[in-house]
Amino acid sequence: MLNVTSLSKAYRKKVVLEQISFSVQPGEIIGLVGENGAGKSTLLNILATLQRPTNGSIYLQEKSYKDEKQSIRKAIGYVPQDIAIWEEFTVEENMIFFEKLAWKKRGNEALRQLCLDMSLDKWKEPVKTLSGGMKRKLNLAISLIHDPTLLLLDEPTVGIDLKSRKEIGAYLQELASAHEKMILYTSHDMDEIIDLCDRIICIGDDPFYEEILINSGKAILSF
Ligand SMILES: Nc1ncnc2c1ncn2[C@@H]1O[C@H](COP(=O)(O)OP(=O)(O)OP(=O)(O)O)[C@@H](O)[C@H]1O
Repeated sequence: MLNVTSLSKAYRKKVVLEQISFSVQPGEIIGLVGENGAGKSTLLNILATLQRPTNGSIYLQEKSYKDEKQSIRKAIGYVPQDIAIWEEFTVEENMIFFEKLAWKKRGNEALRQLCLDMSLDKWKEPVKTLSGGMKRKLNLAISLIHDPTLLLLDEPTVGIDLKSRKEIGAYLQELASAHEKMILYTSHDMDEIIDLCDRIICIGDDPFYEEILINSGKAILSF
């Protein structure tokens, strides 16, 4: 379980997140929505241990972010908005490179299967020859190598075609429900969020989002 309590973040005097509290159960996919600059990436960066909150506490499976950062990092998979892969390497070489850095070891077949699960079949192709959407699929596959418990996905499907998006969504739902993963997911595509997520967190108290989501039948938390 992930527990976030009274989390706040300010950049100098600019308050971005204020008194955010929520929890995520194993098996849940949580959507994070809000206008540009609302603080979604900031929240994911904090949950990924890349930034510190100004106030508040976070626990992952009863481990405190403050005291057990190294061990918590092993349980986190993070896909940032910016693609972070080696352009000169092939897909295979990227997967092998990141597997060597990972906490958990996987054989070549398992690495290849992860790419296929993301609808990416360009195993021997150099990354620089792939489309933007294909690079995002590779980024997603890399984030799953170490079998993380908490998956933080910051607009992971931007530029990915609709068919692949549906396939990836189905894969993430299976990952959450069958393997008890916790997934936090940001997207500006409300249909995707409503389709994929069990609950939705709106950041930035803009009523626009609540109005769109009100008929979705999903539980909504607003901050
Ligand atoms: N390192 C930083 N230093 C100062 N201000 C920052 C920093 N990072 C983010 N901000 C500010 O914090 C606010 C929240 O940014 P953030 O990237 O978290 O928003 P977001 O909801 O992810 O936006 P988007 O939908 O555009 O991705 C913005 O006003 C941004 O300018």
